[in-house]
Amino acid sequence: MSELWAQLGSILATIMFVYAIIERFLPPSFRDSLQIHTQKVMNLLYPYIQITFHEFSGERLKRSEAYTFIQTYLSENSSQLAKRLKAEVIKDSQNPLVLSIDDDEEVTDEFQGVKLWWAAIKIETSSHGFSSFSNYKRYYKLTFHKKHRDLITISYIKHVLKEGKEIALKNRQRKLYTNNPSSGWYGYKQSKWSHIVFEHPATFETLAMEKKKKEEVIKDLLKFRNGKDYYAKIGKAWKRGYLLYGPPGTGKSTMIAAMANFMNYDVYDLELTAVKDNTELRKLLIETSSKAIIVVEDIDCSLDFTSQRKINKNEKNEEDELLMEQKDYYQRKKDEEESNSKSSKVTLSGLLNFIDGIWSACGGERIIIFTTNFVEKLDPALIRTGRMDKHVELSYCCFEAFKVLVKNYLDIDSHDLFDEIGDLLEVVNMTPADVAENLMPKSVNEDVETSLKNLIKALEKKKMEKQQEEDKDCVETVEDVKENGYIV
Ligand SMILES: Nc1ncnc2c1ncn2[C@@H]1O[C@H](COP(=O)(O)OP(=O)(O)OP(=O)(O)O)[C@@H](O)[C@H]1O
Ligand SMILES: [Mg+2]
Repeated sequence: MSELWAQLGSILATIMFVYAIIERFLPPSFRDSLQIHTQKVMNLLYPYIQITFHEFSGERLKRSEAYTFIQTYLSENSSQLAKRLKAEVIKDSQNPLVLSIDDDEEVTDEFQGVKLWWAAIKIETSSHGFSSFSNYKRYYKLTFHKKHRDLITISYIKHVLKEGKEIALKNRQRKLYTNNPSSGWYGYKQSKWSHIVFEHPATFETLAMEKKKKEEVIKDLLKFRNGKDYYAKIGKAWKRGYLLYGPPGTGKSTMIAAMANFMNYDVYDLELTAVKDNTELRKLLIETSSKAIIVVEDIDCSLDFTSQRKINKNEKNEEDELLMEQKDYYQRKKDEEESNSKSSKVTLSGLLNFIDGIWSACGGERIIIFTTNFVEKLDPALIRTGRMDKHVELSYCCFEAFKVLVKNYLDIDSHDLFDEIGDLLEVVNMTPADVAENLMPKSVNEDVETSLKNLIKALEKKKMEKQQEEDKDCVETVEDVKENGYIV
């Protein structure tokens, strides 16, 4: 053994000696060609290629997306094989504790039968003289045999980035955004949207509506989600508009939550009354991410906002006239300016541009939903196909919807009282919200039958009220005929 070490020592000494001679006495041109040849020999002896992916890249030292996606991919696929793992608590993630391979650890991966090696590398770079902290650079190093060069560079890396992105999207915590008034858009902590974690539990299973209608919406959403190439082929921006309409309490907002959960999208709840003008509206749109649902609730109220404001102003005018006269000119001017700055000047055309103008194509994979209680009040331009592609009516509770609610609230599929309830629902208009409220047990001791009887009682009461209303109308008609000889 000692002989072997002695031999190794003398070989190393010889190499260093020859290297020193070359450095000192050989001309630079000869040295360069020697280096090239040495590299060639090295390449023959070491048939592997290495690719590095640095954590920070770009001009503004932005964390590289590729690095993040590789980290996610390796955490999911190869972290079981690693002996040393790094634990990180990540904000805005469904699984906040994320395990990834530790620095200077190596794991293997396989792709189409080809073996590759990933190493997480951390190197110390220069430290600041005035600080005791060191700077570190991190990167992932991918090593593979050179005969698989095309497979790895063309297919494997694409596969890793795509899968990493998908896993990151799946694990992320979805958010519910709302727009800030423009006074908060600038300066420190500037942001156009505020957000909280989106945690609405509604799903299509718990949504009470006719089965056929529900399936239609689900199919439509699925087609949209998988339609990236199709939209590109037909030259249309990858977005879809939904109009949900129906009386209050029929599940419009619930359906939006179910859609967001189904699609795994963020929700941007756009409060139009807080948007000053069309330019602001466009700025807000640009700041939304893809994979998002943009919602404008009660669109009829939002669009009428400006005229509504004017009506209120006119009503108030007479009362305030006396007071106003007492105010001096400058004070009045100031008040006027203030009220103007508060009012929204978003116009119908601005909103239409928001939905399908050229700016609306930025980002992609977005759903825009309008809700209203009065579909007939909306401007036809707003809801024409292409803008609002799919109109969904959410209506009063039918028997099918009742069966979903009763399963949600009482966990039963059938009961002797179902027939009676079905008959009543055919003649009485009750919203799913009211049906749900009646089904909800009012105390811990209340059993299924009591809850169902409560609902029957409420339905019968409504039926009676409806009957009385009809009778009253009938009496009025008879009186009109008696009085005028015709129906008014
Ligand atoms: N179709 C439904 N399926 C399941 N639950 C429903 C449904 N409709 C209403 N609900 C229940 O009633 C409540 C109110 O419903 P929701 O807020 O979705 O009504 P809406 O149609 O948006 O009403 P509005 O027009 O007043 O905004 C919900 O929290 C939900 O519990
Ligand atoms: Mg609602």
